[in-house]
Amino acid sequence: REILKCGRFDLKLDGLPLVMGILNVTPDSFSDGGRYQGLEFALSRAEEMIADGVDMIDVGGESTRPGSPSVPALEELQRVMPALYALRELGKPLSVDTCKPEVMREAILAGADMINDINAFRAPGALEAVIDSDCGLCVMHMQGTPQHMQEQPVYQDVVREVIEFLRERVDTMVAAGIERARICVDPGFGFGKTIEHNYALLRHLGQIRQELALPVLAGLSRKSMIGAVIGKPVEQRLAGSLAGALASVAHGARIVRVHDVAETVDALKVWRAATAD
Ligand SMILES: Nc1nc2[nH]c(S[C@@H](C(=O)O)c3ccccc3)nc2c(=O)[nH]1
Repeated sequence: REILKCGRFDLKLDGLPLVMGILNVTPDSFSDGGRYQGLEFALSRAEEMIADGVDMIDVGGESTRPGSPSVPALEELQRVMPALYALRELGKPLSVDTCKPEVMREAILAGADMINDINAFRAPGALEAVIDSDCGLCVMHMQGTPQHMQEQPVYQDVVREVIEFLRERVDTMVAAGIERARICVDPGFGFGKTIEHNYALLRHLGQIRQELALPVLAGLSRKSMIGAVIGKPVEQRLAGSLAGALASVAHGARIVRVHDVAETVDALKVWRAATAD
């Protein structure tokens, strides 16, 4: 498929792989944890990513740090909605990273072009919240919950189990009346996986795309699967993350979710020039 339907935008998937820039609007991602500075920060960061060539911006109001408690819907709304209103005039597709139906509903009304749900729209009311819109939907695999997912991830066959989970979620969504053209899938690197599980999934992204016949979104940027291999802390994972992004694309991912937009855009351009037939 060449197009991912995302609200106001039809994302073309047959060109350069798309770069989704990460924009955290959680207090722990600002220096002072303040909301106002947060909005100013969000706007300037978004404009910087756009100048750097980002294709879409993923706005997240709840830190999914392993072991982190869930944030109340109202709190998440208070973080996300001002950012959405400020960013939606920038003319770039906006994705909202949330599991909560209440946040999905408001985000869509405020013009979100995609809902990025690490919980694969399993919360009660999540499907109903997105069904009557045309926003894009990112369906991600997670084993367990952010609170406990990294305690002891176990699979018989991680690739098989992730594919079957995603297939079941997509089939359920399509059966509920959601258009396939709105859906992309994501193996959920770091969400209930060991380092080995993550690399098995990365090596088999092509199989995931093949069996589900859906675009794959990959989010490895600065994650522990990168850190474990290079032995570097999160602020020194740029080179590793670029290699991860290129590996994802080489294995068939069409969207990469990253922190370092300018560097990833450059890396993808060179990769494309080197592989275009
Ligand atoms: N679709 C999609 N959405 C995502 N949201 C995130 S949060 C992640 C991070 O490191 O950004 C993270 C994980 C754990 C703690 C903090 C932050 N990761 C993905 C992903 O891999 N795919």
